[in-house]
Amino acid sequence: MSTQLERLAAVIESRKPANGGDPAASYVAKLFAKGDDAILKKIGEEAVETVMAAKDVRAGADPSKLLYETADLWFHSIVLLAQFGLTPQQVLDELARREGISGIEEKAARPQD
Ligand SMILES: N=c1c2ncn([C@@H]3O[C@H](COP(=O)(O)OP(=O)(O)OP(=O)(O)O)[C@@H](O)[C@H]3O)c2ncn1[C@@H]1O[C@H](COP(=O)(O)O)[C@@H](O)[C@H]1O
Repeated sequence: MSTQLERLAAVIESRKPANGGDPAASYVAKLFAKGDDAILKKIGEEAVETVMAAKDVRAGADPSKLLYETADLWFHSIVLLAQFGLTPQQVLDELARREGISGIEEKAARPQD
C-alpha cells in the first residue's frame, strides 16, 4: 500500500475512543464519538459534493475542485472502513484480486437469478 494511505489509516485508528482519541482536539475522534450515522452522513455529503464538483469542472471550473472533493471522499471512506474494523489495504487487495478481470465478463459469469 502507498505509505500515504498507511500513515493516514494509522492516524485515524489512533483517534478511536479505545485508543484515547479526544473529540475536543480531533475531527476524526469527534466523528468516531458520534458513531455510525454521523460517519455515513459525511460519506453521503462528500459523494454528492464529488458529483457536483465533476459537473462544475465539466462546465469550466478548475479541475483541482474535483481533486479536493475526491480527497474528502477518500478520507471519510477510510474513517468508515476503520469504524467497521477494515483497512485501505483490504480494499487495495480486493482491487488487486479483480485486476485483469473485465467487468463485462465478470458480470456475464454471475449466476443467473
Ligand atoms: N485528511 C483529512 C481531512 N480531510 C478533510 N477533513 C475534515 O473534514 C471535515 C469535513 O469537511 P467539510 O468540508 O464537509 O466541512 P464541514 O461542513 O465544516 O464539516 P462538518 O462539521 O459538517 O462535518 C473538515 O473539518 C475537514 O477539515 C480532514 N480531517 C483530517 N484529515 C486527516 O486526518 C488526520 C487526523 O485529523 P484529526 O483527527 O482532526 O487530528 C489529519 O492529520 C489529516 O491527515
